[in-house]
Amino acid sequence: MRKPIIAGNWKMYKTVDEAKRFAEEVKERIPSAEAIDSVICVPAIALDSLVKEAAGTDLKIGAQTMHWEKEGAYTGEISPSQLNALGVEYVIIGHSERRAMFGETDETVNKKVKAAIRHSLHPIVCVGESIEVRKGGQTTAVVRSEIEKAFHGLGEEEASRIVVAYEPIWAIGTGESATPEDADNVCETIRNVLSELYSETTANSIRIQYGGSVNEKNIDSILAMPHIDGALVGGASLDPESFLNLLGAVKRV
Ligand SMILES: O=C(CO)COP(=O)(O)O
Repeated sequence: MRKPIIAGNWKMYKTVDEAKRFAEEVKERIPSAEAIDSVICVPAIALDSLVKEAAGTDLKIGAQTMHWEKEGAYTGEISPSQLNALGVEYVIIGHSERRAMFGETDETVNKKVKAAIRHSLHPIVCVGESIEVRKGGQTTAVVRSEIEKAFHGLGEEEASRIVVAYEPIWAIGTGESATPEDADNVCETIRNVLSELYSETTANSIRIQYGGSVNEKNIDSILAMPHIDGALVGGASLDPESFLNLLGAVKRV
């Protein structure tokens, strides 16, 4: 079956020293990587220190975005080979904050997903609808289109290495999580689209996370849903005890 994956997305929080303190505090208490993938996606400035801090433990480190080119004149950007050189294993691609504020499009998401796969990074690809889209009954159409475009040109084996994060935009940072049933319905739709694009076997091998106001209180009911294989967590991943409790949910459900 699919191994659960819980990833923290720290966004633009924590200095390098604060990030190191967090890793020191949690690293020996991370559940075995045989049972769950435990990831924190940290600000770029902290990647190097945290990869070193987490070396030899079950804590994995991810970036929050990257460029698709290996190198070049792209001021301010970070490349997949630079992430490789640091020992970073995961990278979030297409987060709604980057789509809304930093010009990320379905096309750049697809280029980045392909680059991540080429460089043996695990992409966590974010999709999800706005409140207007949801109210207009267009959630399925929008999520389907985002998935089709993100996976465009990828083969079965490549596709199976991608983690999808379903993050309804209206649930991010609002304290208003989707109900487990609503979240599961959209995750099932995503799996059906993947099944159409590839095969049922491949669709069943791809892990789908839910993200949007996940916390210690609601994670058990979210993880209990059949099409949800983990969570992408913002605010509740910043505190060491809270993060460890979120990882612990995998054993409880
Ligand atoms: O955007 C998110 C994770 O990528 C979700 O953020 P919150 O958990 O703070 O709602």
